[in-house]
Amino acid sequence: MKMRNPPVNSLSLEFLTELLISLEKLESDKAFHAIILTSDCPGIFSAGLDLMEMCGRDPTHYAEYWKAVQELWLRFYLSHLVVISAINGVNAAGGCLLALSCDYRVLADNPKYAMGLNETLLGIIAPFWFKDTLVNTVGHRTAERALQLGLLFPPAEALQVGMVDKVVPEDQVLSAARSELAQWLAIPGHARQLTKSLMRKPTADRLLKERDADIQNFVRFISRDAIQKALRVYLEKLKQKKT
Ligand SMILES: CCCCCCCCCCCC/C=C/CC(=O)SCCNC(=O)CCNC(=O)[C@H](O)C(C)(C)COP(=O)(O)OP(=O)(O)OC[C@H]1O[C@@H](n2cnc3c(N)ncnc32)[C@H](O)[C@@H]1OP(=O)(O)O
Repeated sequence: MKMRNPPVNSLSLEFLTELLISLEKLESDKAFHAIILTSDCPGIFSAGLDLMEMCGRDPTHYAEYWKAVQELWLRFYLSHLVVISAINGVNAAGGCLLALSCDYRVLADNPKYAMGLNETLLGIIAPFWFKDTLVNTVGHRTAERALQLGLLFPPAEALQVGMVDKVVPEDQVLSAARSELAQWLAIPGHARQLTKSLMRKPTADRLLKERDADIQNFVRFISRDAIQKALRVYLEKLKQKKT
């Protein structure tokens, strides 16, 4: 699955919906057993959630958007397919969440390709299920530091803290993902799937039990004047970077 939403693969409502539909199609076709998730945007895996979806819109839109974000995470996190990410670019916040929801992560060895949950740098916070997904991957202490400081880890550090499983030269990221896949596909599918569910269901259930409350919290939080101002300032900084 090659993500293509130029220029930065931001996860707009439309793009989230496209990803969801693609995933559902692959999951419902018995011929498919695995996905390699990668990017078609040079140097960028994903810039995360689309800030334009969270800025200057009305509460109904925020609620619709957040429901789609939840849905995509739940579907990827619990997918019965083997999902491996071949991370071939910078990967921020919501994009990092998507990669963390995969079964295995290969990252291209380029110092520009940092990844992490950098929400605090924008003046926002990573929701509890983003946090849980990171804790499940790198452990509590590393997650606590990474989340508070909004750290984006370059490849060597991402490997060292366990945020990714392998770092390879840029031109080998897809072939490394394919080689890894062979090992996962050699395991009897039902045993692997049940084990995945055993490991992940408690985390997903936390959100499933509080889904509506989580949407309401998001809408309240993102609608605050101070948060809207912080997002506008951040977007402005991104634009000014060019001048
Ligand atoms: C007590 C209260 C409890 C409450 C609980 C509720 C909690 C809810 C909290 C809310 C949580 C919300 C979670 C959000 C997670 C996210 O994913 S936020 C997004 C974070 N992403 C980023 O910080 C990345 C930002 N982008 C970049 O750093 C760079 O763009 C890049 C490194 C990815 C690429 O750089 P470069 O190649 O130089 O391109 P640019 O010129 O920067 O960008 C091109 C173009 O794209 C626009 N853009 C970039 N990122 C985004 C984005 N995420 N969304 C929308 N648009 C984006 C950028 O502005 C440029 O636009 P123009 O060409 O200038 O128009």
